[in-house]
Amino acid sequence: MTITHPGVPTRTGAPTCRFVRPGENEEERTEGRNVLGRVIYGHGGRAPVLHGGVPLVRAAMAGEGADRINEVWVTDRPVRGGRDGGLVYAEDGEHFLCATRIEPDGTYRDTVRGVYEAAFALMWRLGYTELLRMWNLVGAITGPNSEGVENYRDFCVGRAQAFESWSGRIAGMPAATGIGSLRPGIDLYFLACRSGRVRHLENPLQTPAHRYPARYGPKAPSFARATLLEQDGGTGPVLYVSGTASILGDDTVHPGDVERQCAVTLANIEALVSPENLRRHGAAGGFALTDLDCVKVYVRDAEHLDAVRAHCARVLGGVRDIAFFNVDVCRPDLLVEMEGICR
Ligand SMILES: C=C(O[C@@H]1C=C(C(=O)O)C=C[C@H]1O)C(=O)O
Repeated sequence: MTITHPGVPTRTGAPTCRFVRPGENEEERTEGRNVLGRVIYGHGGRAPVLHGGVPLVRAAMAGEGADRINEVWVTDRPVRGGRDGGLVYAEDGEHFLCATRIEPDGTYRDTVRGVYEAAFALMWRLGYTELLRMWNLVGAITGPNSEGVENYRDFCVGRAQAFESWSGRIAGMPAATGIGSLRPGIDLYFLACRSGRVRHLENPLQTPAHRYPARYGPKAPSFARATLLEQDGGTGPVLYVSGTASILGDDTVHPGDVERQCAVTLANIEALVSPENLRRHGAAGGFALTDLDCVKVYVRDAEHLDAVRAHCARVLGGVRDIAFFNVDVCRPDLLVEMEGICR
């Protein structure tokens, strides 16, 4: 549990988000804060645009029985938006949100590498040198590309090459999500910030993803299990938790058993956000599962949606913003994946 000091303004507070559902009022839900960008987890699968001067991502994530949300990213500082080629972005002087879409074209790796490198160049040029959190929503994630290689593995190659070529400048890989979406193509969006406030965390129960053995693909996935962002103004840090699944070490555990996969996933997150793990990484504070907010839960099979909703309600209880999607996970034997933000 972090200690917060009520009444202290959080003017350089970390970007956080609110899930605005159809029929809800965005102004009310975001308490009139400035919008850094919006991500519609809906029926889209179209290139992001600047809408009201800030990025609007339109991802195809909402199938039947799933939620449809507008994930609205907010900040307390004035926001300025822009476009650079296929990238749309917004910045507030401390934080940067950027989005793009990669259309399917046989294979992904070269395009992914090029798009990641263009995005890194833009953030670098604008002075945002540390990655905070990335989302990759990948159509047919476990399906084959035109060469018969799994799309996720193909994507991981391009992403790893981009990180390799920027390794002298970008210090560490951030928290991320790589998850299925319902239309071909990849929707990519990410947050970055000025330097000096970020720490990337691993999970003692899991092999770091960037060290997964080659049987999971020619290039290991480039992400950390979580990213911690220190805030100014007396408030505690914010922890962005990566997409987390039923993996111990590097093995999928409990294939075919959605309840057990939920339990392992939540236990993984609990260990990751715990005070012991933060201490292991040289950081003070720490969190419990009940500190999670902005939780997104990805369920591979529609028939498991009710069971997963019930499991999360039991364990996470009072979380205000939680949404469930029926999409593929990055390994065919993973039935469920969860992510969130602790603050
Ligand atoms: C579930 C896992 O990986 C998923 C894939 C990720 C990626 O490739 O960016 C990040 C987190 C998860 O969404 C895992 O390897 O534990």
